[in-house]
Amino acid sequence: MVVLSKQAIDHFSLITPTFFPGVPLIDLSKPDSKNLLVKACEEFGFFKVINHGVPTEFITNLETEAIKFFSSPLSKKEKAGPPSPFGYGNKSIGQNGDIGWVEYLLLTTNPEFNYQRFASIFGENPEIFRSAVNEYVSAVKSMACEILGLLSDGLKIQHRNVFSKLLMDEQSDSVFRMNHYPPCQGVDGRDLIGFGEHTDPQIISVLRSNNTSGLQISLRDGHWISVPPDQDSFFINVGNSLQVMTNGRFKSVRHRVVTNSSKSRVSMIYFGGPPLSEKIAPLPSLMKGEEDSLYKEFTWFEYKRSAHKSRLSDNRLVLFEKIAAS
Ligand SMILES: C=C1C[C@]23C[C@@]1(O)CC[C@H]2[C@@]12CC[C@H](O)[C@@](C)(C(=O)O1)[C@H]2[C@@H]3C(=O)O
Ligand SMILES: O=C(O)CCC(=O)C(=O)O
Ligand SMILES: [Fe+2]
Repeated sequence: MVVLSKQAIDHFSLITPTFFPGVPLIDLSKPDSKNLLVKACEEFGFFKVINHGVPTEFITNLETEAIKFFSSPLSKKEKAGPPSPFGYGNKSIGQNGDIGWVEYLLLTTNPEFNYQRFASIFGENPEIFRSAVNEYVSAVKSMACEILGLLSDGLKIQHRNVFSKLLMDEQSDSVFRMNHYPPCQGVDGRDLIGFGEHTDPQIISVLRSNNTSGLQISLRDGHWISVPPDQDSFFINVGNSLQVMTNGRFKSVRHRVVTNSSKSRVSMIYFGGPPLSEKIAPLPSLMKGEEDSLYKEFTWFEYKRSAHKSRLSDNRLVLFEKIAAS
């Protein structure tokens, strides 16, 4: 286990901004949702949705299992680690020296793989944990696909499944993560970094927490704002791949998590990604007139390989940007 030194604490602590009331809230059952979704992806790369169709029971079941898992002895949790890339991790994030005040479980959305890898650690009855993960992931994936369908409608793309088919593909390389941020006092009135600033590499991320603050996003002008927790909503992030497919019209949002002084935060995030062999490039139908492609084409495998060599806060897209001709 990594212990944070005084030096690391100084480096990873910051003043928490006040709550931002302006996070776009989109009601998926309303007819104008497709246009509001496009606007939110352009302006923030971040929004929250209600009337999402995910049964409350699936959320509660999985949150209960996650809390049980994180409350179990460290020796037991460590049997599911280290994350390589899947498994239990504690304070260390990725392979390149990033640390945060967080423990987590990183899983593929391939149910068979998880079952074999974690059968021994999910208590006497791994089936309960497994079915809670599968039910939740499958409902959240359907919601993500509905949002992607509405986005393609809003963008007036002829094939409304152009984004969602990537998540629906049997080979889709999607990931599911459960994070636990133990309560932490912070230092000198400043909060500690739970999960350092970054953008998500995939197409779309679907996040919720146990009604606990900590999530912050960076606005276009570079200001960080705190996102008020909301039990009734799911929070959605635009990922790097959706930014590329829309030729930069949608922006992937920089975000981070700071620790909460009094309450344990548990979050659950589905990262919807394409198959490894999928070529990611701006969609020709979204290029207006003489508009140039801002990005070189790459496969998701190539992007992931390069992302996994990067530090959390790196801008992973620069390597794939085209240099504008002068
Ligand atoms: C430092 C890292 C952790 C990460 C892989 C990376 O090298 C850079 C991207 C990180 C990230 C951020 C979003 C998701 O939490 C994640 C699972 C992902 O796909 O990219 C993590 C990776 C990780 O924790 O392994
Ligand atoms: O735990 C959270 O709320 C967000 C974590 C996150 O951004 C991530 O795991 O990529
Ligand atoms: Fe993230």
